[in-house]
Amino acid sequence: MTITIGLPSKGRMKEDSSAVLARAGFTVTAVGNDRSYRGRVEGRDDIEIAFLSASEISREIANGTVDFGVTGEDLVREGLAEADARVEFCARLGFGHADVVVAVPEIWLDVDTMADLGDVAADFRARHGRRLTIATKYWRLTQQFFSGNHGIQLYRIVESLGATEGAPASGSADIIVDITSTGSTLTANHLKILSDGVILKSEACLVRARKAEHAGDPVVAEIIQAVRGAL
Ligand SMILES: Nc1ncnc2c1ncn2[C@@H]1O[C@H](COP(=O)(O)OP(=O)(O)OP(=O)(O)O)[C@@H](O)[C@H]1O
Ligand SMILES: O=P(O)(O)OC[C@H]1O[C@H](OP(=O)(O)OP(=O)(O)O)[C@H](O)[C@@H]1O
Repeated sequence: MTITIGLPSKGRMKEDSSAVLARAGFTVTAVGNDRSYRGRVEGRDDIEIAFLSASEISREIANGTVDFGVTGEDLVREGLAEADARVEFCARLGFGHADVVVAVPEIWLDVDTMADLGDVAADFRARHGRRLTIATKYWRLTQQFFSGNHGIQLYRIVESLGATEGAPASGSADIIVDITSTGSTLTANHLKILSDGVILKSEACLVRARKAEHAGDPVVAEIIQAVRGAL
């Protein structure tokens, strides 16, 4: 069986992903020209590379089109319900670090925890005539964290596809859920992370689609072992 690995074709994870595979002994080259979306591993006819964006990789792992992928844990958990049942996080790769966080305006002086935010949400309609709004592109993670982990039900998610941190200042939402790495975008937008508001500490991972035919496949085991050994 040929094993397909999805690797980022662009963006911040591209170079590090190929480098980690090279350290594991798999030298990746594009088939055809540099802009090709297929690649191969030198000396291996049993492994194929599919170059995709980081978010496409999490989708393709979910539907089983690729066997493995290198992508952010946040994208996998956001894209997939019951992620741990459907994929295996084989290795954390040590790059692409980003935290998915709940952040509120700095001037909300009395709001430091999710419990404080729950109180605000409960009073919001009485005070403002509408629900608390959250700007995010992380719908699933937000709902799990607010409703599942913290029992907060009174909010409305406002989809944000970019410049999420600007939403409170522009009035399009009250608070945000987004990723942060250095924290400078949050600071520049006068937002603070709640003390227990880190939803997920994400980084790039080697992720495997759980497929029955992987059991006992020596190439599957070899890839996992080699990548772990390269870290
Ligand atoms: N400062 C950061 N900003 C955005 N993403 C980051 C940051 N640091 C690490 N990441 C991680 O990088 C991944 C997204 O990578 P990238 O933005 O390159 O994807 P992409 O190629 O733009 O995907 P798409 O175009 O399909 O959205 C996510 O897993 C995210 O957690
Ligand atoms: O904590 P920081 O280091 O400030 O990083 C966080 C910011 O970086 C990302 O945006 P980016 O402009 O990189 O682009 P993207 O959202 O299009 O990937 C992300 O969406 C945050 O806005």
